Amino acid sequence: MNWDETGPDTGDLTDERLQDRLVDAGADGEDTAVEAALRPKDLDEFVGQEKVREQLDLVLKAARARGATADHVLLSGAPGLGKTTLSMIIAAEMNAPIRITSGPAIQHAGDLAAILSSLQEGEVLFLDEIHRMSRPAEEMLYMAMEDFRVDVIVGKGPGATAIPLELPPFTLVGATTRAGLLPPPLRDRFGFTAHMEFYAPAELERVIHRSAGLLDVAIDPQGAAEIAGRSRGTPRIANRLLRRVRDYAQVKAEGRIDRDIAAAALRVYEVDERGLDRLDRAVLQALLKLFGGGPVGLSTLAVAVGEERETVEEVAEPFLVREGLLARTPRGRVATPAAWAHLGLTAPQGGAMGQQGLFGA
Ligand SMILES: Nc1ncnc2c1ncn2[C@@H]1O[C@H](COP(=O)(O)OP(=O)(O)OP(=O)(O)O)[C@@H](O)[C@H]1O
Ligand SMILES: [Mg+2]
Repeated sequence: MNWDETGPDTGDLTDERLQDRLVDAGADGEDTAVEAALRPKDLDEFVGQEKVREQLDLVLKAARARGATADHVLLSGAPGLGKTTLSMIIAAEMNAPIRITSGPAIQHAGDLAAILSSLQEGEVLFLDEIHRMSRPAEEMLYMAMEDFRVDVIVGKGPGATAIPLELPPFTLVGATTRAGLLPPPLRDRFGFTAHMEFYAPAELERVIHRSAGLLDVAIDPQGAAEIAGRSRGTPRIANRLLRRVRDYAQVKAEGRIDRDIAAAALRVYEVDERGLDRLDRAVLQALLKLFGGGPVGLSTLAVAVGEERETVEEVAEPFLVREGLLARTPRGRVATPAAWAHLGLTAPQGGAMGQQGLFGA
């Protein structure tokens, strides 16, 4: 018997199921297909991120005025906030072609050398997931970014020689969801770093109105607000929820979206007013109802909801923590007063299991 095949392998199962989560910020197949159509094409169309837009506008305008290639730009931020979109906008604003690749696609320094040496002057090289590049490629990139030069190594061992190769000036746009993982020498070589923040509900409403226009869907302001509030600060999720609500409206309401239709549709998909889905609510419910709000250990909590530890920790908790519904403390997971309120439950009086001690009166 092959133990490898009989071991607990629910991880994969879980992953597959979770990829279908409506409120996951990562791109699924359908997103990839429609995102191209929904992407803003220039800075004016790009909603929100006022500071980033203002700063980037200056960087690009100044480069254009000098007739120079723009400085290298690092875009950091959570999935679905617009990094890929912004890289395309940078190229469009500079009237430059764009080449798109990603850290994991560059295994060897030679792969990078091949890309770099084929760039045209002024071209934008978009390197997605730049934190996942191999070390040798990363080191080659340092020199390319700084001196527009690479050393191509020919041969092996003691006889190997480095042949310097001049590169045309180009703009590297790096994107990462984990800026903290970038080695400082790489981070320092970017002339401009943009941190993308989660979007305010009003900004997401604008994203939704814009997308609805492109998708030719009729939606009123209350309908857009209803969807925006459930979109977890993320345009990709807003666009995805809009498409699901549109389906519902087509079947039930002649295609028109208002507040009631949006709310009814998202009830069907089990996305609540705050953007929590079934898994998120299961975690909170277990924490509140079974453990009186905690503290409770992660493993115990995971067993209680019938999920893997990792699923609870990596899939459900980050958003719950961000929303101030759950706290990770040294003694275990603890529900905040907001969690009780959100599920319509009353927190036990008298500091049950440390509530008062942890959050004050
Ligand atoms: N500021 C914005 N205004 C309007 N639409 C936006 C904005 N930012 C993102 N979007 C939309 O959200 C979707 C996802 O954006 P994008 O692909 O750029 O995210 P990303 O940050 O690259 O995500 P990932 O980390 O998964 O690569 C796109 O369809 C895009 O149209
Ligand atoms: Mg992207």
